[in-house]
Amino acid sequence: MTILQPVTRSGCGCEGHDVAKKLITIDAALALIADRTAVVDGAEDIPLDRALGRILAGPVTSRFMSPPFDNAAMDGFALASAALSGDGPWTLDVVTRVPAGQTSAVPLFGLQAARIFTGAKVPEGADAVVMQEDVKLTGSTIRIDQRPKPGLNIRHAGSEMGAGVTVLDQGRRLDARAIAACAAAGAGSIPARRRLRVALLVTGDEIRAASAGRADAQIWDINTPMLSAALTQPHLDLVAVEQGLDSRDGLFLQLAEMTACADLVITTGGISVGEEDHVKPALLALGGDIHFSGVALKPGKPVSFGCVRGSTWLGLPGNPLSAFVTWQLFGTALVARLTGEAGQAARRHVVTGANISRKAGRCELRPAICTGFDGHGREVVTFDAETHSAHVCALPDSDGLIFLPAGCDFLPAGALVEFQPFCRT
Ligand SMILES: Nc1nc2c(c(=O)[nH]1)N[C@H]1C(S)=C(S)[C@@H](COP(=O)(O)OP(=O)(O)OC[C@H]3O[C@@H](n4cnc5c(N)ncnc54)[C@H](O)[C@@H]3O)O[C@H]1N2
Ligand code: MOO
Repeated sequence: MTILQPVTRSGCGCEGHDVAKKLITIDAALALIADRTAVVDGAEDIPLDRALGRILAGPVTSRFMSPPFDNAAMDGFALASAALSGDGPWTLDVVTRVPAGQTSAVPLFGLQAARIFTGAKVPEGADAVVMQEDVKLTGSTIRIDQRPKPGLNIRHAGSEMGAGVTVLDQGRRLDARAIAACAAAGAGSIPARRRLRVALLVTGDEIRAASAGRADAQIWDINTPMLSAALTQPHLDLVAVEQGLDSRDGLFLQLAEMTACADLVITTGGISVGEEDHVKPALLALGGDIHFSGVALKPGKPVSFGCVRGSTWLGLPGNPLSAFVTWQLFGTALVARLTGEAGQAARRHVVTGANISRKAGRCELRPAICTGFDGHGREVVTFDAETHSAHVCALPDSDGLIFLPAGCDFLPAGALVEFQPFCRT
């Protein structure tokens, strides 16, 4: 077996590179997000049939044993194995019939058997179920040739879980698998964190919805549909989606309204260094604090994070791929932090399927497709020859982002790089 090359350290490599003064590293930005935020208060009990996608505010424990009683794993005949003396074959009287959901009216004694069906409660006195294919039925008697072992084809009470056992820990996002475990534990409802209220403000005088007309020098708005889709999740309450005007006073009013109704305000655009970039001045005028502005990555360098009037603020760049990449990297981590979701997507290592030549400088996050495995069992990815911060058409086929280290201008095919899979939404 070939062992993967050892990875001595994680991260984008910016730490060792001469990054521009104001820019911080990806991992430093993630650490600031973790440090400056806390889980929002509030929990509610949700019926299990409405719990999909919600985050557990407390553990789910089993109310009873599962299964709650000994039951048949096969259609066949229940009997007491100890009653079969000597060598077979043995003939037994079938004295009762037990379908699933019913309790046998009579216990079994001696050479008595019960017709039983999968899932039915094993009658008192029986300790084995012989499947019907191994039985010769004649009238109301059966003949069996092989001695069944005690416990044969019986699913014992509590064999999956005892009563009071923790089946899911707090912080778990409920998917179909987790909901299956809740149902097995007898949980009719679960404690869920309250939905995080999110407001989205997409800036840019030049953007127009694809449903509307577009004048010369205007472009289709990609960020609103893209991020609205990303934010349409059961544990989030998208309270406002607005287009912002490129004016400080207009943004001031919009941001003021949004901070009044949202735990998290996400903006796109208007955070770079130009005269038309009014988001940060508006935020500061509202008394906000900016914890970081500018991360040494490409695309997405101007991404910013702070707080304003009790709300958390995430400023994504206007370029759509930059907005998507920074949403994946920082937005999902921030939302997980605020909603108390545990177990975020971990980065793993993959190998590059082609040479990469690029300009060294910032750590680059490039959309990549997992294509399979090489001869050593390592996952291989392919990608476009370059990343363009305005181009999103490679996203639908991509599985995640590869991290190309900051100082590196050439990577040969087969190089080991970090990879972060995209979140489901
Ligand atoms: N002098 C400098 N200029 C720029 C720098 C810099 O460091 N110095 N950084 C560049 C980088 S990198 C980025 S990224 C952008 C980010 O700027 P903003 O976040 O302020 O975004 P905008 O200027 O508002 O827009 C950038 C770009 O994206 C288009 N856009 C905006 N919103 C949307 C949308 N909803 N749908 C589709 N496209 C959108 C917009 O038209 C611009 O082309 O700044 C660089 N400049
Ligand atoms: O950092 Mo920008 O997102 O490269 O275009």
